[in-house]
Amino acid sequence: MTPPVLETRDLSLQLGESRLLDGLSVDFHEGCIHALVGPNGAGKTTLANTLMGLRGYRGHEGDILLDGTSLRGTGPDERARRGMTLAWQEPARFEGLRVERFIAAGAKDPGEGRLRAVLEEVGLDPRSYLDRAVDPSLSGGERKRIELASILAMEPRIVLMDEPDSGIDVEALNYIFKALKNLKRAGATVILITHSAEVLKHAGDAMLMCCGRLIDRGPVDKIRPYFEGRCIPCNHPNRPSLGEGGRRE
Ligand SMILES: Nc1ncnc2c1ncn2[C@@H]1O[C@H](COP(=O)(O)OP(=O)(O)OP(=O)(O)O)[C@@H](O)[C@H]1O
Repeated sequence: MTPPVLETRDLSLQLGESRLLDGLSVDFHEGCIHALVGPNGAGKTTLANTLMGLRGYRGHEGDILLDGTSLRGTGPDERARRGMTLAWQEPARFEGLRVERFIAAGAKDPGEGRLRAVLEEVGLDPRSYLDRAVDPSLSGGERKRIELASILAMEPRIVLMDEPDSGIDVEALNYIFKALKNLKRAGATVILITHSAEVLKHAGDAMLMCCGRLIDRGPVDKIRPYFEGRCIPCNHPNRPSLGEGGRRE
C-alpha cells in the first residue's frame, strides 16, 4: 500500500463531559475508498469535522498528519487549500447563488465546459440546472447531487463524505457510485461515512467505530457482519443487551 496521505495519531476529542473521539489511530491512502461505519453517535461525523479542522473541533489531543506533516494550527480554509473537502449529511444551501457560480467557486477549472461535465456526471442536465438558484426550490436529492458536482469540479485530493446516499433515489445513487469510481481513478482518497451495506460494497476497506474508538478495520467482508446485526462486541452504552457497567448479559 502507498504511504498514508492522511493519518490520525492517538486522536482524542473531549467536549464538555463527553469523550467523542478516544485514542483513534487510523490512516487513509491515495486512490482508496475507505468506509467509516458504526452506530448512531459512534463519532463518525465528529471524526470528519475534526479531520477538516472545523470550529469547535480543534481542541483535540493527538495529531492529524497530511502527507506526514501535522495539521495542528490550521483551519478548514488551509486544509481545503491543501486539497481536503467535506460533503455534509445535509449540504449547505448557499441561498440564492446560481448553481453555475456555486460549482465554479471551488472548481479547479471553472470553464463552462467543465461545469457542464460535472453536472452530467451526477446525472443532472446542465441546461436545466446551471441557471437555477441553490435554494429550497431544489429537492434534497438535487441539492446533494449539485454539491457532489461541486466536489468533482474541485478535483480534491481527499474527500470526506457524510452519508452521500441519504435522501437519494436509486438512479441518483448509481451516479454517486460512478462519481466515486472516477474520484478513485483520479487518485483521490475518499472517506465515506455510511449506514448502507450497498454503499459499503464500493469501498476498498472499512473501519468500524463505536464510542469514539476504532473497533475494527479491514476488508469490507470483515466488517460486513456489523450490517447483518452481528456487531463486534464492545461497551456501547446504548446497547440494550448490555448490563450494568457495560458488560454483556
Ligand atoms: N458539539 C458537540 N458537543 C457535544 N456532543 C456532541 C457534539 N457533536 C456531537 N456530539 C455527540 O457526539 C457523539 C458522536 O456524534 P457524531 O455525530 O459524531 O456521531 P455519528 O457516528 O456521526 O452518528 P450518526 O450515525 O447518528 O450520524 C454523539 O453522542 C453526539 O451527540
